[in-house]
Amino acid sequence: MTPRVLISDKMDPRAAAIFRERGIEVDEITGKTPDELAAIIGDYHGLAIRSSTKATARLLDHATNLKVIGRAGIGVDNVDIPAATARGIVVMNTPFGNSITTAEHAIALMFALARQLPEADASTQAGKWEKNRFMGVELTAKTLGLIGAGNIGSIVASRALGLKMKVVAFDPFLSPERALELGIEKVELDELLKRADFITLHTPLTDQTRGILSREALARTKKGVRIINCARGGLIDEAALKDALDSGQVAGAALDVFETEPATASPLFGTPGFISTPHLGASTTEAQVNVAIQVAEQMSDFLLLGGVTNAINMPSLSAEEAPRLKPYMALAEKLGKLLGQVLGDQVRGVSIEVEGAAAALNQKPITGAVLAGLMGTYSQTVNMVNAPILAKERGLDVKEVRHEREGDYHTLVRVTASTPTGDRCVAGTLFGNSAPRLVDIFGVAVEADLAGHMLYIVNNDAPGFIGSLGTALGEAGINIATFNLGRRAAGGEAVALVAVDDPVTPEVVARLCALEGVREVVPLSF
Ligand SMILES: NC(=O)c1ccc[n+]([C@@H]2O[C@H](COP(=O)([O-])OP(=O)(O)OC[C@H]3O[C@@H](n4cnc5c(N)ncnc54)[C@H](O)[C@@H]3O)[C@@H](O)[C@H]2O)c1
Ligand SMILES: O=C(O)CC[C@@H](O)C(=O)O
Repeated sequence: MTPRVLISDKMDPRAAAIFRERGIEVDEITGKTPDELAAIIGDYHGLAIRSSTKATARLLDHATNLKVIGRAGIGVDNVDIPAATARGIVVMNTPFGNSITTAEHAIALMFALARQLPEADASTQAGKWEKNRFMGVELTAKTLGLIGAGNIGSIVASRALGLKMKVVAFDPFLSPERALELGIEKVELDELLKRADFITLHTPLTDQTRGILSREALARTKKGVRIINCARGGLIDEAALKDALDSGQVAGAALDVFETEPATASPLFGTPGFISTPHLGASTTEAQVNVAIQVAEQMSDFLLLGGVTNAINMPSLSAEEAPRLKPYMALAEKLGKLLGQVLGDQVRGVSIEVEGAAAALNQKPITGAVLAGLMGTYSQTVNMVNAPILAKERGLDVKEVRHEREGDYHTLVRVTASTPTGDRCVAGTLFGNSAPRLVDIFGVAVEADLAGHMLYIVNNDAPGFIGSLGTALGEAGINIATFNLGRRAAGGEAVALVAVDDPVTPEVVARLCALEGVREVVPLSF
């Protein structure tokens, strides 16, 4: 059967041309409401999008034939990845096609802020010739504070260094070696806020980065700072930014992205010193050609040949190895995700050991899956394919060890993370050669399925704890699906892995942390 692809956002015509050349039927239907899209999505095997289409769980419920979603761009926050994965839909992005363009937009906005270009243009074209009103600042010798020094952030850094700026960066996952290579200084957030004349944001929107420029953070900035956001809305508290512009704490701010998009109204509009663009970071001919060609080639390869490139939720694999390796990769990714969520930026290196039956397999995809799971907790551009390169770039020390002998389990994958406070190890096996199970978490034996929403809880082993935990979750309206317990020794440190039906909010986590004997609570999602 001929595959059919729907292009539902405005995309360079080369994408449609490639699909047609490769024998795929393609429709370009843009500007549809979610209901209109839901009514037609069932006819398609592929969906090619930019940022306007929201691939929600509701839309995907109607996508009965959909096999692949291709994002012509980087951020996949408009795609419900767990929902796509649950429905067996591969989600691909084009991680590098628009990075230079977006970095250039950030630099353009920095110049626009420094010289008040939009206001000066409007005033001049209104016939005012207000030469004395617009006094700018030079960029040379100023300090640029980068929040996020990944793909785009590092390009911004190189351009800023060319402008003779000093660049400091806050990025917990930036290695000292990479910082040295980029010619920038790695600092803590507070230090950056104190020193930067300009701040530019280049992180994904995650639980850790949401509101990273909060009211409190803005209050700690150098007076007269200028701020640029070409990453994601939600990184800055927009109401606090408005107040900081009004008070003069912030001299200028340029936003390409907003908490709610399209941003057709905002208290920031009209504020002196405020500049905005309508999510144009990736909008150049070059970038749009790059991402359109790349997404169409990747989707065609997948639909016609089964080739997988730049998938967010699936490893790259040859047809022969796939069936045997897939359950191991699912296990490995879960172990990596578990370590990433519990240890965050503490992980300096990982050792991946395969034992028993697992030792007979190609270890690379297993390693890729561990790294993708680990780094996927803080980067949207990481996938099975690029994870080993990114790990190297970030100075993450990766070791692979193979033990042919069998231990307690006929097959085992063990991942040990090295952190400044010591090694932390998790291990898992496959039940029935297909179902991943966690069997060891930080030295405590458990037997748990890592799936959906979970809580990792460390507490003092004492009577009554399970009851108070169950009551606290019940009061928060959270249903417990499964409960796994383990402990080092009676009366010592105990670990609970609790699967719950709904995500656990930070407020509920705070309530659990306050329970007697609780040492740590980390919400997990798989
Ligand atoms: N405006 C646009 O049109 C446009 C275009 C392209 C990309 N983007 C967005 O730009 C952002 C960056 O893209 P990228 O390709 O550079 O991604 P990337 O994954 O290469 O880099 C993100 C960086 O953020 C860092 N980071 C993660 N958590 C952090 C934290 N808590 N504090 C500080 N740093 C943290 C990561 O270590 C990484 O270095 C993404 O959100 C992407 O969606 C926007
Ligand atoms: O497609 C766009 O215009 C925006 C893309 C950008 O937000 C991205 O994350 O790649």
